[in-house]
Amino acid sequence: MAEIRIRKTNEIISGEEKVRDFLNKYEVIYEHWDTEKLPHELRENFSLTDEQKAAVLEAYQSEIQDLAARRGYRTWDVITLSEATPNIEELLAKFEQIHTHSEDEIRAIVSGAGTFIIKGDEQTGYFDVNLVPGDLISVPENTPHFFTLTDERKVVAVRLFVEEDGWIAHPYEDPAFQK
Ligand SMILES: CSCCC(=O)/C(O)=C/O
Ligand SMILES: [Fe+2]
Ligand code: NI
Repeated sequence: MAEIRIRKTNEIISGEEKVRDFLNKYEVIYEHWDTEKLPHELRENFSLTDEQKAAVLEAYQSEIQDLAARRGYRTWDVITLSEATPNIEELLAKFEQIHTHSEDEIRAIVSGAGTFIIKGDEQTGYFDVNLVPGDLISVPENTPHFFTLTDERKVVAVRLFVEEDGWIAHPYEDPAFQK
């Protein structure tokens, strides 16, 4: 289950309802996918072939279609990040910079773990959303955020986009950001 850490205060928010209520204040949706729907050979597999990525999307086809109908997503993909990813450092360097997207996007973790760090309001500042398999959040349009891996350095995620062009990031310089 997802857990939140508010960076300024180190406050931890856990429990499905509390996490959902907190995130909803920032127009971030928090939902849950059934991890049992993923075929066994695709679980905790961090070097998926294109066919296996297609099978991940197939496993969650009804959830994806439901989100597309509710919220207008038009394209989706599967991303794997691990030591087996040839350009892992290059990708992480991009994901770990504060950026925005000019559309709302979905991230659903299917294997491994990852953290989205999202900018809340002035008072709350940045908060970490630690995600494990089955956790799904949205990243709202024009909301500063970045992504990093946990110490295990491996994740598989399904991403849903409104734009046909997929992942496009706009760098966001934030003098108020403190690590
Ligand atoms: C685990 S999803 C990969 C990172 C990404 O798509 C993103 O937008 C980071 O901010
Ligand atoms: Fe992003
Ligand atoms: Ni749940």
